[in-house]
Amino acid sequence: MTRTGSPAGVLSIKPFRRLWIALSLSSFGDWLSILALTALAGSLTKGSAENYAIGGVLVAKLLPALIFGPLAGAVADRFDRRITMVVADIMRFALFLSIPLVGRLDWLYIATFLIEVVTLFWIPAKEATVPNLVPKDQLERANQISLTSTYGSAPVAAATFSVLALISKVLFSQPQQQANLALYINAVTFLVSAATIFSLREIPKQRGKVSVPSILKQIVAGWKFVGSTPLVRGLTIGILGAFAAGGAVIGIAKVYVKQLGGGDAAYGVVFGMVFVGMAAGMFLAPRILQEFSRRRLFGLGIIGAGVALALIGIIPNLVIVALLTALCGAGAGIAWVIGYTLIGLEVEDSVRGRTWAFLQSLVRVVLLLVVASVPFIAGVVGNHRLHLPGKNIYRFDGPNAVLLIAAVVAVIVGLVAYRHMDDRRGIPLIRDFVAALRGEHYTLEESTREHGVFIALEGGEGAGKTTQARLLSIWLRDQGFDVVMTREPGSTKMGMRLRALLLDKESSGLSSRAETLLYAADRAQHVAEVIQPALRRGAIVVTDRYIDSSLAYQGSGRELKVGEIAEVNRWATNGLVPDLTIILDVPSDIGLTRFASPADRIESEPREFHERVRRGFRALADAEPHRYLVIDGTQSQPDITRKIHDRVRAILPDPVPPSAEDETSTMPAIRD
Ligand SMILES: Nc1ncnc2c1ncn2[C@@H]1O[C@H](COP(=O)(O)OP(=O)(O)O)[C@@H](O)[C@H]1O
Ligand SMILES: Cc1cn([C@H]2C[C@H](O)[C@@H](COP(=O)(O)OP(=O)(O)O)O2)c(=O)[nH]c1=O
Repeated sequence: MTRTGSPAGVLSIKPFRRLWIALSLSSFGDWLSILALTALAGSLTKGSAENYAIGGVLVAKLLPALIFGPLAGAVADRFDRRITMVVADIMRFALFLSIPLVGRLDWLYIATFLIEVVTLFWIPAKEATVPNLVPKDQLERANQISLTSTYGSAPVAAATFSVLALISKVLFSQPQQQANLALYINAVTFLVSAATIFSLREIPKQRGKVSVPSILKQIVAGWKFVGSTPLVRGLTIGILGAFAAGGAVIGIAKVYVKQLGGGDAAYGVVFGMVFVGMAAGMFLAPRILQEFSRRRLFGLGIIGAGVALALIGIIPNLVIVALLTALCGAGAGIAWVIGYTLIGLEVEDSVRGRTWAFLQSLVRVVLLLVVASVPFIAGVVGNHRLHLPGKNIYRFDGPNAVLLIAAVVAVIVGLVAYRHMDDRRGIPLIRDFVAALRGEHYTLEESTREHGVFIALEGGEGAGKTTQARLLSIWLRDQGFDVVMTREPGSTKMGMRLRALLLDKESSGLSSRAETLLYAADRAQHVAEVIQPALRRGAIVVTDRYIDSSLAYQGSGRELKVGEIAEVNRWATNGLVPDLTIILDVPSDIGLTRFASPADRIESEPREFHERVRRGFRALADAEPHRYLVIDGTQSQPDITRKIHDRVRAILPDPVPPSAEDETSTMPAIRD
């Protein structure tokens, strides 16, 4: 789906980087505060009241979402998001500071409650802002990074808390003061976050308050919206189900680990495996399954997590359980990152804040209900012993039942989400999946593609593409291959007319989008009439320019969104992607001076345009190195040719078909 940059590449977008710093600080503060507040609440009470005191903190944290969740989203959509975030951070700073200063349990609850209220306004404002700072095709990467810092900061906060506890143990004698130190530090993280966001002037101002309906109406519209769009409905069901299952696991994990004979350390490992799995799922799956439908993957991730959960509940072995936990986390991580991304991509800017707030409040309700009911369910089920043959005893207790119920919920919810969201109906899942694992985009057409090889030459003006395409074709023909050499635009009858339109300097008023579509139209005809038939009969197709030219020229050059152009072209070409793309990389001032003929419409664009195009090509190659060969085009022509031969040789099929071998029943003739 995306083709640009490594995850860290998104961080080169300065406004996003700043927002990410603010987000990481806030998440770190959030986790630290859970530990510090529960510890402080515990130390402010005595004996068995302690459990209730800790429970009280959790309730104070969850409750605001029930009351203010939707309201917060409407505010994020309506007011200046930057100001909302800055004000929220300053308030959180003041509130956190007040907790240790006041030092009373009742104020701790009130302040915690207020902090959560404020956080509710902060989160949707931030979620709705990210898609405004990051180009669409990099949104998935941006979300991977945001999620990693949201959850990755948990272990960091836990470690920090332990260190702080140690330090303050030396400095202070009272346990209260130990938690206080964490709270002071926590307060400061929010102040820094406020300053960072304040400097972020790139966050667009909201469109004023002129014709905006009342907040209540906006909320109602937001809820209606969620119910009426199959995509968001699928996402909502999926996310809620995943959280219900996750909540059940959180509620029961400690007891279950104990039942399996593990102590606190084992519990720590199992807990850690969830994060390891989540991180792996979030980063690896979108990379490995680059060509796979994100909407399908969302449901599959949840189903996968459910299956892992069922196995966890059945197999009474700590090591296996720990490994399965990572698997379960991976499924959840996949679903999470895709859910985030899809909402960012497909939900309109004007209602995104509300969609988030809606989800966020529902998630909390679900968590609250599940965490509360889990001990109850476990108690009702009780303990059972199954006598297996050979004196073996299988234990089936409350925790097993809870895990199995959670697994069933996850699988059902995953199936429902899959059915609601499937964007490739009619395409068999297994084949689609296997093709994606191989890095191919499966289409029904493509399954009839024979053993042909598809090679594209790309690069800026005068890079030497035509020269090298010709030499490559001659070399391949000499080895006995059926070679079709072609180029874009203008390799079909229809295409020649489009080419004339596109390159004629008279077409000066052509809009960038129209230009993109004309190139795509030429390409569609090219694939249908020339490339696809040649590949089907097993030929090697060498094309001088293909999709990447549109991504670089119309995307990077004309500054349209590369991801959108990729979508248009995927459709136009029925998903046909070259086996190898060779990019001849030449500085634009060298390439442009290699010409004898007068410049055409695109060649006469300014130098900066051609430099953007050059960078665009290189970014495409960086994103999928296995499909690209980038060559410095300023080298001598024979040097370039040699490098191309070396790489192409590796992907060539056997030039003599197996049937020929049968006929002669000898070794295949070696032709060179
Ligand atoms: N490696 C090279 N070094 C110098 N000149 C080259 C090289 N390759 C090609 N040329 C010359 O540059 C000009 C443009 O080459 P061409 O293959 O038509 O580029 P493109 O198709 O990329 O526009 C031609 O005159 C060609 O002879
Ligand atoms: C295929 C394609 C070409 N172009 C531009 C690049 C070139 O300037 C022009 C194609 O002209 P052409 O003469 O074929 O260029 P070259 O000799 O450099 O290969 O069209 C796009 O902008 N988008 C596209 O998708």
